[in-house]
Amino acid sequence: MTDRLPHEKGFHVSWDQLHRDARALAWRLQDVAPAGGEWRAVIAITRGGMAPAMIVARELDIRTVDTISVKSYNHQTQSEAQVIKSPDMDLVGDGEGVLIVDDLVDTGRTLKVVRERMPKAHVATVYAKPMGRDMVDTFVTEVSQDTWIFFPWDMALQYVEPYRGA
Ligand SMILES: O=P(O)(O)OC[C@H]1O[C@H](OP(=O)(O)OP(=O)(O)O)[C@H](O)[C@@H]1O
Ligand SMILES: Nc1nc2[nH]cnc2c(=O)[nH]1
Ligand SMILES: [Mg+2]
Repeated sequence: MTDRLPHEKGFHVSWDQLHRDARALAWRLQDVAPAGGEWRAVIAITRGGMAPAMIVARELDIRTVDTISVKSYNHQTQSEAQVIKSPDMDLVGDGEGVLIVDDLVDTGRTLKVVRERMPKAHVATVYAKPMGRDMVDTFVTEVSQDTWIFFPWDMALQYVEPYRGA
C-alpha cells in the first residue's frame, strides 16, 4: 500500500502548489534556453512528467511535445528502469535544443536511461532529492532523501479527525 514507509517524511503537493512550482521551473528555464532562445521540443517523462511538462510548454510557448515512457517504480518499490516507449527520434536527435521534463528525480535511475538516449538535452524536474540532483540541469525545490513526495493525482480530499476528540 501507499504508506509512508520506508520513508520518514511525506511531502504532500496540491494541484495549486504543483502549478506554482511548475511555473517557477518555466521561469528558471527561460534563463538557460538554447542559443537562439527557443527549445525545439519538450519531452515529458511519463507519467509524472506530463502535467509539469504541459505547464512548462504552455509558459514557454513550446508547441511540440512528445513523451518517453519509463517504468521504474511499483508504488514505493523500485526495480530496474525500463524504457517502454521512445519519443520520435527523428525529432529528438541527440537532444540538442530539447527540454526533458519530469516531476522529480529521486535516485536518478530514470534520468540515467533517458539521458543515455538524449545526451545533449536539458533535463528539468520540479523536485529533486540529493541522490539524483546531479542528473538534473534545472529544478525548483529540493527535499531530503527520506521524504516521499505525494502528487495531487495520487491523493484525494478527505475528512480528518480534529486533534482533540469529542
Ligand atoms: O530518480 P528515480 O529514482 O528513478 O525516480 C524518479 C521517477 O520515479 C517516478 O516515476 P515512476 O517510475 O513511479 O512512474 P510514473 O511517473 O508513471 O508514476 C517519478 O515520476 C520519476 O519519473
Ligand atoms: N510519487 C513519488 N514517486 C517517486 N518515485 C521516486 N521517488 C518518488 C517520490 O518521492 N514520490
Ligand atoms: Mg515518473
